[in-house]
Amino acid sequence: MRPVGSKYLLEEPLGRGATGTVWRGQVREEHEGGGGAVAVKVLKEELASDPDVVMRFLRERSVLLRLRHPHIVRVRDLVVEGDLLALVMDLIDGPDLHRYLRENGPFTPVAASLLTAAIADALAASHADGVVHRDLKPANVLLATTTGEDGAESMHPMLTDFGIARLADSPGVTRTHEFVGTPAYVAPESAQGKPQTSAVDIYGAGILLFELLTGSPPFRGDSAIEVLHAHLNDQPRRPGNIPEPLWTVIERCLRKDPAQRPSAENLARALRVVAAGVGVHATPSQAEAALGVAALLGPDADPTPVPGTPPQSPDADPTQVLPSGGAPSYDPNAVTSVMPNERTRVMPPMPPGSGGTPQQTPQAQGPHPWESQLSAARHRNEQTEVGYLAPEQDPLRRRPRRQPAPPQQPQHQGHPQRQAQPPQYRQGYGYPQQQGYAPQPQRYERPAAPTPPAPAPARREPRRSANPVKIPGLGCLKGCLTVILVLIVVFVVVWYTTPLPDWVNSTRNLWDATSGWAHTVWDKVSAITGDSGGGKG
Ligand SMILES: Nc1ncnc2c1ncn2[C@@H]1O[C@H](COP(=O)(O)OP(=O)(O)OP(=O)(O)O)[C@@H](O)[C@H]1O
Repeated sequence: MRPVGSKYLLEEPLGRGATGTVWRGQVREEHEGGGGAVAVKVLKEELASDPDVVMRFLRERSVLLRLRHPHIVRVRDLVVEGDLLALVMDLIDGPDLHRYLRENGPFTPVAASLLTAAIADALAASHADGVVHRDLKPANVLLATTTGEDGAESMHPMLTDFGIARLADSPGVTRTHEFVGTPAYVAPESAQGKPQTSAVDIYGAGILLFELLTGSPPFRGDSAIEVLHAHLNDQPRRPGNIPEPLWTVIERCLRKDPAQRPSAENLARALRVVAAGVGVHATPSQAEAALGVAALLGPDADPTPVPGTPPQSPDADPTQVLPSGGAPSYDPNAVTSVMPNERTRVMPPMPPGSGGTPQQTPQAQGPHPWESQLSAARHRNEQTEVGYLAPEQDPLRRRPRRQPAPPQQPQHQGHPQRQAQPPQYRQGYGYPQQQGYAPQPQRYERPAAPTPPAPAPARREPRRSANPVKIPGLGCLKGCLTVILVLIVVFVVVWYTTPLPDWVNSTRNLWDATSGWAHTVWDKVSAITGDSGGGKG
């Protein structure tokens, strides 16, 4: 067994995530609670060796330790020892929701509503304490299995990994190593690198609820970029098995504009009203209350800001945020014209009516990791010059560094109607369930520095053609004339600088003599042939 700090011993690894490995451990005998079981999350070396993360770790120690709620996994201790950072938590005996969903299939609407309501309770408590989770997803919900006095088993959802996203979101880590986040659950404002509030957790709860009901999250794609584009631009489609009141809740949580999402407290309340109204035992008044659930889901008037990101001014009209420096030709209807500055303009515009108007000035600490990825993807689409984006600059060509995904379980395909129901949520519900599959979350390694792609090399001026009208054979004629001119010059030079004229004169004499001789011969031949010809005739 490996010691961690002076107080704990690590027994065996329980699982590995993007930020570290979780071990089953125990408290050393000589300490209070000795022999007791704990879970120890040992953060990755990259995180532990980042001074910024260590600072946050220490600074947030008190926040994480004081976070107590029946649906939050309690952090007992934080260990900082040399290069090792570890969180000591209560050990939860049970699977995480991601695994449970994969193995058992989707939940009934009532069970999904009650489970999400418990998570919303945990979020409401943490938001009230100023802590935003920022990485809400089924893998971060553990299902504690307890056996009651009557011997009946019940499951209790416990939210874990509070503050981890915040620890890992250190500028040093996110700019030089890898971005911590899960594309399928990321809120549009996080994808765009905009300031975040507790509304990101509400968005995550909406995605989680959708996944509990259908088996897979609403926005999917072949790559992280595609998923992010879907978060930004697509509206979720209502599957047939989701009752109307529950869809109203999901739709409110998944609003693109964070200012339109409800608070965690109201979400929990609304989900309980829905659970009571859509079950088979619902009274008419409960069913009616469920149908009017929208009234409970007004926008959160006081969202909790995420430290390090400027909060959105409640008075600010989101559509009135102008580019830094002002834009005289501002058009309130043109979504792209209200992008706060050059940096956010690389993001794809949201469709009109999506409510996804950009609102705040972006973080002053440089491009957000997702933004770099999206911008790189856009550049890749636009490029016409080969070699515009070096492979080492292309985040999508890096291999994910996450541990290999566990083998996919084929049982969903074999049991499309199977539904998962934690024991205490067993309530009948008549809606057919669609088969589903929870995709593995992805994490992508980022390039060493989020430098924008190198600018395209300047285009070369095309050479001017000597034959712009393209007359056929003109090039050949030019060549011939040049050769003739050269020959004339050579001839003139040779004529005047060599004894060639004398030789020609002598040659002419020779020619005269030769031609005179030839004439004589010809005359004689003519005379002979003429005579004989006359004789025959
Ligand atoms: N307190 C705990 N008690 C028991 N098991 C735990 C506890 N915390 C985490 N685990 C288990 O350890 C495994 C790894 O957890 P971890 O939180 O690192 O994974 P992850 O959520 O996929 O990754 P990350 O949160 O870093 O994105 C999971 O399978 C989870 O079920």
